[in-house]
Parts: sequence; C-alpha cells; structure tokens
Amino acid sequence: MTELLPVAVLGARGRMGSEAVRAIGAAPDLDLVAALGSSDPLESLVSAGAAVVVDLTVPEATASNVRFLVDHGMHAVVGTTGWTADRLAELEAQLAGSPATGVLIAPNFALGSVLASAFAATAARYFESVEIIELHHPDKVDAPSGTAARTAQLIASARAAAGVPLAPDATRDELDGARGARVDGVPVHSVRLRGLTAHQEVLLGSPGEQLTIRHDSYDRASFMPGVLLGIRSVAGHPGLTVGLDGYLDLQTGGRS
Ligand SMILES: NC(=O)c1ccc[n+]([C@@H]2O[C@H](COP(=O)([O-])OP(=O)(O)OC[C@H]3O[C@@H](n4cnc5c(N)ncnc54)[C@H](O)[C@@H]3O)[C@@H](O)[C@H]2O)c1
Ligand SMILES: O=C(O)C1=N[C@H](C(=O)O)CCC1
Repeated sequence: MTELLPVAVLGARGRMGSEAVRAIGAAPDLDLVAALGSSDPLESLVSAGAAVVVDLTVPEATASNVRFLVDHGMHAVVGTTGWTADRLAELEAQLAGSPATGVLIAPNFALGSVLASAFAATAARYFESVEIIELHHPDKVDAPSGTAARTAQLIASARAAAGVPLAPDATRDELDGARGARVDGVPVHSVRLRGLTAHQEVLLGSPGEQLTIRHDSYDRASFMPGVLLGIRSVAGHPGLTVGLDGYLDLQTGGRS
C-alpha cells in the first residue's frame, strides 16, 4: 500500500482553510493530520506528524508560522498574503540553514490567475501604458491584493529586462489615491464589492489599441487544484519558491 502524505492546515476554519480541509480530505494520496485555528498551539503539528503544512491565515501571523515550520523541518505551502521583500529575505536566510525544506509562497493558487499574470508580464514590454485593477469581496483585510502586487512586480521586471521603462503620464494634480497605489511603478487600483470573490484586470495600452487580460475566480474551489499541486510538489522543490508558476512549465515558446 502507498503511504499517504501527512498534511496539516493552519487557518482551517477560515474561508480558504475550510475549503482546503475539504479538498485534502477528498484526495486519496493525502492524510489530513491536523486542522488548526488561531488559538491552537503550533506544537501540535509536531505531535501530529505533519510533513506539509498549508498556511491560510492572516498577514500578521503567516511569517511567524512559517518560521516555526522551517525550524521543525516541515514543508510549507503558503497562500496567505503579506509577504514583503524583507519577510521573504528573512525566510530565505532561515532556509539556507535548512536546505532540504521547501516553502512555496503562492499569492494565487488559481491556475488561470497564474497564467493571466504570466501573459501580462509577456505582453507588458510591447505596450506604452499598463495598469492593474483588482476586485475582491469586502471581507478581505489587505489591499492591494497579493496577486496584484505580484503581477505588478512581474510586469516591472519584464519591462526592466527588456529595457522598456514605465512611461510617465501627464497627471500633475490628483486627489490622494486617484491614480491608485504604485507597486514597482505600476498603478494598482483596488475595488471591494459585496458579491465578488477574486478578480483582476491588467489593462495594456498603446496608440490606437488596448489589450485587457482578465481573470475571475467565482468560487474558492478555483484555488484547490493549485493548493493540491503545491502540497504534492513542495518537498521536491527545496528552498523558497514565490509563485505557483515556479512549479509549472509556463514556456510559451516563439520568443526570440
Ligand atoms: N493564494 C491564494 O490563492 C489565496 C486565495 C484566497 C485567499 N488567500 C489569502 O489567504 C488568506 C486567508 O484568506 P481567507 O479569505 O480564508 O481569510 P479568513 O479570514 O476567512 O481566514 C483566516 C483564518 O485564519 C485564522 N487565523 C488567524 N491567525 C491564525 C493563526 N496564527 N493560526 C491559525 N489560524 C489563524 C482566522 O481565525 C481565520 O479563521 C488571506 O491572506 C488571503 O488573501 C489566498
Ligand atoms: O480572497 C482573498 O483574500 C484573496 N487573496 C489573494 C490575494 O490577495 O491575491 C488571492 C485571491 C483571493
């Protein structure tokens, strides 16, 4: 009989955590050994024998959770937002002392969203202007979304690598926030609206044309194939991986 992979969930009673508990419970190769909420001690992960831990908590808790996991040699699949460059650098330094441990920080587990961000980064160097609009449910605590921040970073680095600087516009006089937040120079606009789940548009414009790359998650079921892929793959990817694209072959081909 094949051994099941022992998996635990942090934030198990939240919107994403409860969906992940269901998906892991239904996966024939995974064994859900712990499902923790905010008042449960992390030490119980050790006694439960978790090999992979999924963190779907809150931005204030995720970095210290992951620090504990790496300290105890557990692989981490993290969907929680709030991973600043400083936090990522601290985590990388910690992982250097634990070279067999894998951590995936995935701002978005929906495969369509990962593809949309990759397409946007590919397109970004061919257009003069680029802006991001992200739209989410109003119970979301952070803005802009982790997905929008990651997309902006991918766009900015693709443009920098191609030697295409972000074009300034003529705005001189603006009400605070009217042109959005700047993430690596890319304007990001956040909408919070009852009825929405998770949505994003990347608008790309050049003289006489516009390309819109839009992704919609209508249901948190959309994130589960990516969560399961992360759980099954993380041990095979020691060190830090940011973005589920790190586990996918996103070669589009045809680019010289
Ligand atoms: N990567 C993705 O695809 C994806 C998709 C949706 C949401 N998210 C992110 O996941 C996070 C959770 O989103 P949500 O909508 O499920 O939020 P939520 O508020 O519904 O759930 C968070 C849960 O974490 C619990 N919690 C808080 N601190 C904890 C701790 N220290 N240990 C264990 N549990 C703790 C809370 O009690 C709550 O039940 C957010 O950062 C969100 O942006 C990511
Ligand atoms: O519902 C949320 O909260 C989401 N958070 C992630 C983000 O901030 O990008 C992913 C989409 C849903």
